[in-house]
Amino acid sequence: MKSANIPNMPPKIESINKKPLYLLALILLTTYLLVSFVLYDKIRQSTIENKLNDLSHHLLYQKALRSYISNNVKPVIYDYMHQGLLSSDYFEKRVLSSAYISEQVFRIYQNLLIENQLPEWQYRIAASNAMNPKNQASQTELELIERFNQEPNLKQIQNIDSINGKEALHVILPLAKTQSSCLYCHGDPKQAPQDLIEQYGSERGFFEPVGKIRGFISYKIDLDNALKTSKQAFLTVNTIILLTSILIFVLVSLIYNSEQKRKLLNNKLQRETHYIAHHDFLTGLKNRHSLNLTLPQKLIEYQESDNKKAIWAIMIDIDHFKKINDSYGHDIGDRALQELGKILKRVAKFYINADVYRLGGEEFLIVLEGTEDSIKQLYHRIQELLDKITIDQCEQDIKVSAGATAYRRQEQQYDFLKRADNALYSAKQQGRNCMVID
Ligand SMILES: Nc1nc2c(ncn2[C@@H]2O[C@H](COP(=O)(O)OP(=O)(O)OP(=O)(O)O)[C@@H](O)[C@H]2O)c(=O)[nH]1
Repeated sequence: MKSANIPNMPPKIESINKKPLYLLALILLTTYLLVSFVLYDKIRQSTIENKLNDLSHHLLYQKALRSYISNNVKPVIYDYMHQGLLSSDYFEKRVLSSAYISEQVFRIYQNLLIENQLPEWQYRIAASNAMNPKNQASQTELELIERFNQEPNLKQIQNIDSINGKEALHVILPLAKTQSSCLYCHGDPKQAPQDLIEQYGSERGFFEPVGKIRGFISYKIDLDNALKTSKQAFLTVNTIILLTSILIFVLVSLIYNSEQKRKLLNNKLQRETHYIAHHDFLTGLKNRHSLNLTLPQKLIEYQESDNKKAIWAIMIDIDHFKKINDSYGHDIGDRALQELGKILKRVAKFYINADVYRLGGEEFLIVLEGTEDSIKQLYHRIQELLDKITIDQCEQDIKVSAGATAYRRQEQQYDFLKRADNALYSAKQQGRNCMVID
């Protein structure tokens, strides 16, 4: 059994719980970072796709041009050769070499880009057995050509590289497989046009196997400038998202903090109201309402326990208190009540499960566990302490009468307290400043 706790006291809210705000900040920050990351990636991807589109268009123009040469220029030249208007050894790279034509078209295109102040592209053609030594593939390029041969479905390789230290998209496209018609110039040098041999010699570019990929062309396309524009768009959108997130956080924090402050104040008021309802304002002791709430439970617990010690009710009342009021005023009377309250609390604290109440006026009650001897000691201790106190402007000694009784199992609370009250009445009858034990 414990000293009585008043029920339904709202738990104290110590301070504003900031955890939901930290959580919100974390969610907003994570969302912001995630959105930024996804947005940047999308913008970058779309820039790369735009550049790939530009390249597709360029390649289509190239293809159209080569197609025109194959279908319109070459037949005329072969016809001239057939008619004997041109030698059968005639070879002019400007009209007959696809590699040369592609490169020249690209050079013109590159010059146009520069003239128009557009970002520069770079072009390279590489072959495993190049006729022109500057087009001979390096070791790394040879490995790429081998890879295109090994993986027939690989239509292009792309990666991020650089042009003059600036970020560039690097796209590598395999040449078409060597066909038998290509062997006119790339087969046996003895059967190749004499002009071709004179221009390139008979060492390189011959005996090409049909069906193999001989090389690739690669383009480096400026990304840096295109990304600069995209990055600016990204930064604008990103700043808007960041500012919106901060605004949301500030607004939610303001609403949340004011709501929490309202809760804190409400909790304080509830606790104060609860305290006032259950305590005596003057002495701070528990009041009669509190007694009625807690004593029944205490008595039930006592009856259910096998506690050997008795529960005692000790009614205490100041003797001739009216005189103090009448002689020295109510303020002095109040001081006397407060001093007695302090003494009762101080003394009761040495007893098991002791509770001190002010029931009204100058009537006090102590409920505690103990023996008859301990109750007598308690009363004497109260008398001793009262003898020691002095209250300014009060010449009357503060004396108290007391009536004590032990709880009888199965007894009603009313009867228990009534007997204590009767004992107090007897003490008053016996001349006061004494305790009667029932
Ligand atoms: N100062 C003050 N006086 C109070 C308070 N409550 C009750 N009283 C006074 O307490 C006095 C009680 O007087 P009585 O019931 O006649 O008791 P008494 O004068 O102590 O006489 P006995 O109990 O027979 O010794 C009255 O004068 C009440 O006005 C209070 O809160 N403060």
